[in-house]
Amino acid sequence: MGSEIKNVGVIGAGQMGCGIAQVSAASGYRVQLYDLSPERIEAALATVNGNLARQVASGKMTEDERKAALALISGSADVNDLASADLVIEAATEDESVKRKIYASICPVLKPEAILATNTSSLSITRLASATDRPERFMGIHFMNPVPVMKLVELVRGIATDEKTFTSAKDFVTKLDKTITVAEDFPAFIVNRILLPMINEAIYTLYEGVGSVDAIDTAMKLGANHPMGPLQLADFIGLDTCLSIMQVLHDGLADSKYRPCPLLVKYVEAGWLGRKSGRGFYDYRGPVPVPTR
Ligand SMILES: CC(=O)CC(=O)SCCNC(=O)CCNC(=O)[C@H](O)C(C)(C)COP(=O)(O)OP(=O)(O)OC[C@H]1O[C@@H](n2cnc3c(N)ncnc32)[C@H](O)[C@@H]1OP(=O)(O)O
Ligand SMILES: NC(=O)C1=CN([C@@H]2O[C@H](COP(=O)(O)OP(=O)(O)OC[C@H]3O[C@@H](n4cnc5c(N)ncnc54)[C@H](OP(=O)(O)O)[C@@H]3O)[C@@H](O)[C@H]2O)C=CC1
Repeated sequence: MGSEIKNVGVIGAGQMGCGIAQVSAASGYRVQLYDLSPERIEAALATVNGNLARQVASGKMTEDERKAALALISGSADVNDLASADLVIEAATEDESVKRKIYASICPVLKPEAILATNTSSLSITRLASATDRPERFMGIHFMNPVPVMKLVELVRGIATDEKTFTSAKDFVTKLDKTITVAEDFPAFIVNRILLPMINEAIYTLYEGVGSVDAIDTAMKLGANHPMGPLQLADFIGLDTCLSIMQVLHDGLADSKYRPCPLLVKYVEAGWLGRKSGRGFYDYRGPVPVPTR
């Protein structure tokens, strides 16, 4: 038997935090969305509102359900507002030092029995757990992007995660109407171990001049039936996140086949992070995305 979850805290009001807050509230959980910046929280709540309105328009939700879901989400830039959470899902930037600082600031505030989960794409759950006061109640709950649409959630135990925590996380994810897959605590787990080297290879294909952005994305959309081309998908995930995942694979598995493409490094150094910064392999600042190479 897992512990009962009613109140969910979400840390980081970026694209993933927004989606996790949305699907949790739509399934009846009370959600506290925490971020450092009140502006970021305001923008996130507007995004959730827009997404729910789209679901009403497409007949997937009634207007009353939309209102009920919205009423369950509050935003806060005060860490003390996480005190009533039964489950906290950290979805902040993919950077171990950022996540460690967050755990140091929230652990003293959380209920002793609260479960702390991370949405990390790649980092060691066991190592992150060791930066908390509750390794037995810590694990990976890895949602896919866009959260409201993607059916899969990877569950990852650290070495110390106890069964009650795992069962509670499994029950919670099942109530969100998502499908679970269990991955062991290896760099980037299952989905990203396979997906990110493919995206990195697409960037090498561009870097070496095998094809243009348009040629590569068209090839994989029409030639392999992928819903998005790999460069479009990289921009969608965020190039900073893609680079962090490749670095974790490269460092963690010590194999040169995971070397991040220098062009990916360059784009991140330029601040061209994809859709979220307005420019990546495509430029999103005009009416339609325009390839940047
Ligand atoms: C990095 C990691 O750690 C792990 C990861 O997440 S890796 C990334 C995994 N994700 C993918 O691979 C996504 C690949 N892309 C796709 O599956 C599709 O392109 C897509 C689902 C994103 C969009 O599909 P599409 O058919 O082109 O778009 P569209 O018809 O506009 O949208 C389909 C539905 O998704 C919804 N949707 C699309 N983008 C959305 C978003 N960003 N947020 C919320 N909902 C979204 C739309 O509202 C629409 O819903 P309705 O049917 O209710 O109208
Ligand atoms: N993008 C994707 O496709 C997926 C990402 N993930 C993982 O989810 C997590 C979030 O990714 P994503 O949503 O894309 O990233 P975003 O960059 O969209 O959002 C990250 C959010 O975290 C905030 N943040 C940074 N530091 C702190 C802090 N100390 N306290 C509170 N909030 C903070 C950022 O604020 P600010 O911008 O002000 O720094 C930003 O709002 C990462 O671990 C990522 O690997 C998992 C699955 C898919």
